[in-house]
Amino acid sequence: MADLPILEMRNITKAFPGVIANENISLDLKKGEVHALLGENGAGKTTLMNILFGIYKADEGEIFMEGKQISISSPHNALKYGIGMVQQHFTVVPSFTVAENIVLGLKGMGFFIKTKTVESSIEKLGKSYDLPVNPRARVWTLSVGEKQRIEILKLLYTGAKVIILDEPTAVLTPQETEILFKAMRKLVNEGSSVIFISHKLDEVLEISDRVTVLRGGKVVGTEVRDSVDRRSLVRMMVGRDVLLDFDKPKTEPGKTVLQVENLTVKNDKNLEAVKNLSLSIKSGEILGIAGVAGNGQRELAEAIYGLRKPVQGKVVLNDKILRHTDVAQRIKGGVAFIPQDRRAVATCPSLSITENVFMKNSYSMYLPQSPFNLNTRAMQRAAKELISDYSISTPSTKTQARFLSGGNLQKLVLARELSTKPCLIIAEHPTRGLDIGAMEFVYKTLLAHKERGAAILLLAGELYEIFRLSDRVAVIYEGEIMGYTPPDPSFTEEIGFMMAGSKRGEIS
Ligand SMILES: Nc1ncnc2c1ncn2[C@@H]1O[C@H](COP(=O)(O)OP(=O)(O)OP(=O)(O)O)[C@@H](O)[C@H]1O
Repeated sequence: MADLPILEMRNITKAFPGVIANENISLDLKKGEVHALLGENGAGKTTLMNILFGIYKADEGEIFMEGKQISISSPHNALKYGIGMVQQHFTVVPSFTVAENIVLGLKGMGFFIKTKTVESSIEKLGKSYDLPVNPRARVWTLSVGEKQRIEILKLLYTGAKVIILDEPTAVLTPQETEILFKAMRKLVNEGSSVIFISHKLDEVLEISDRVTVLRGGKVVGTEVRDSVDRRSLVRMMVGRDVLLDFDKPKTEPGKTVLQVENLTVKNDKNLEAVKNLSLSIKSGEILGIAGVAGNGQRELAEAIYGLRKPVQGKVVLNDKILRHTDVAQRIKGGVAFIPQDRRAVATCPSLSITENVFMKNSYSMYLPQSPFNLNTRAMQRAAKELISDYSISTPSTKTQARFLSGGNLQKLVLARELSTKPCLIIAEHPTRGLDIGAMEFVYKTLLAHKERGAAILLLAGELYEIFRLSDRVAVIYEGEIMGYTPPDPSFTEEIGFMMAGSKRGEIS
């Protein structure tokens, strides 16, 4: 790893109405390094990278590429300098093929693309970086990990030397993460440089050469990998120790709240994603569903919440059979839902924080005199309380949800769903994208709801999260439950076998 910085950002400042997202930030990137960018939700990581990729213009500060000052006016312009970014939300076109997506918008392609030549060079490029793709596949048929691969290959195809990955592993399975890390190692060994944003400290420690920590829009410090550990990074980020190690409250499960009977649900490709599945959860109990992403978890959650019509089966809430696709009935019945897609399913990006918080509520409590007059003041007061309880970093209750950072948007969803007193909580990846302090808060909140008597269905990608929170663990594979285990790490290997399709007898 040579010492010459390939890229330098000097004294970058960027303000949005009511918030200084970046304050006098300096960051340098060496040739052939993975440089991690860490920080709490809203610390300013994405903003800084959006400036580097030409999405935003800094109010102050300079950028140097190999010693020369450059001015980046757009993502297209950034790519010309060899700077590319894979954002948290992919920009691929689902109905196009992989090859079409990769060459889309590239200059010099003209109207007549030499399809065969492009396809074969993409295939070769993929193989050479251990990122195999089928260039002829339509993007909508691909997994999230494969879509991300296309975004990375697109950058490599354009010759990017500085690659920014904004929380790339948040949506990946452990296997896909391994594939990505292998490709990252190959990239840096061949002289590229990677800026890696992640909240997962173990990953940061595994893959990075250096780490820069931001807090409240400022740099706390830049350290080489070997001089830091999990604890020191947490202290730099949060300013205190976060242990994520607390006892589960001991509750005696009460009466059955949710009963799912012989549910079969199809996915968007019209294939059976959930097959004849039955489960039940009692009051005061957390059932954790472990499984590799894409094994029917999403379809199961959506069918229980009424967003997806099952082909067969019953969903029973507190002894009452629910009508399929009747979400209003679930809301009235006290069901909370934290979906995995916080931008497209969980929130309305162009509505304010207040409106997003109250969109599921009965507005009646905020109607003072006439049904046409919402008591917006009372709503804003209540929204303010939630912003403070859930530490949502935002300038105001009137800010549109789309301006929140990824983690803060997730906190907004949690605030809305958990602040009522739901009898059933369906939580899909509730801590995805959250910083470690926020994660601690969510764990404690979910456990408090369990103690209060809520039944909780937890669908999480990380086993440690399932072990910490659940009372029972069910393992799902291809839409079927392979077996149950107690929430104990000593069952990890057995769970691994079940996640790969082996069955086990129910033991709890
Ligand atoms: N376009 C925008 N308009 C207004 N405010 C914005 C905009 N983009 C970001 N912000 C604000 O700037 C601050 C920093 O946000 P940023 O997205 O950079 O944080 P982050 O460190 O990436 O957080 P996370 O880990 O949650 O993704 C936040 O308070 C956010 O609300």
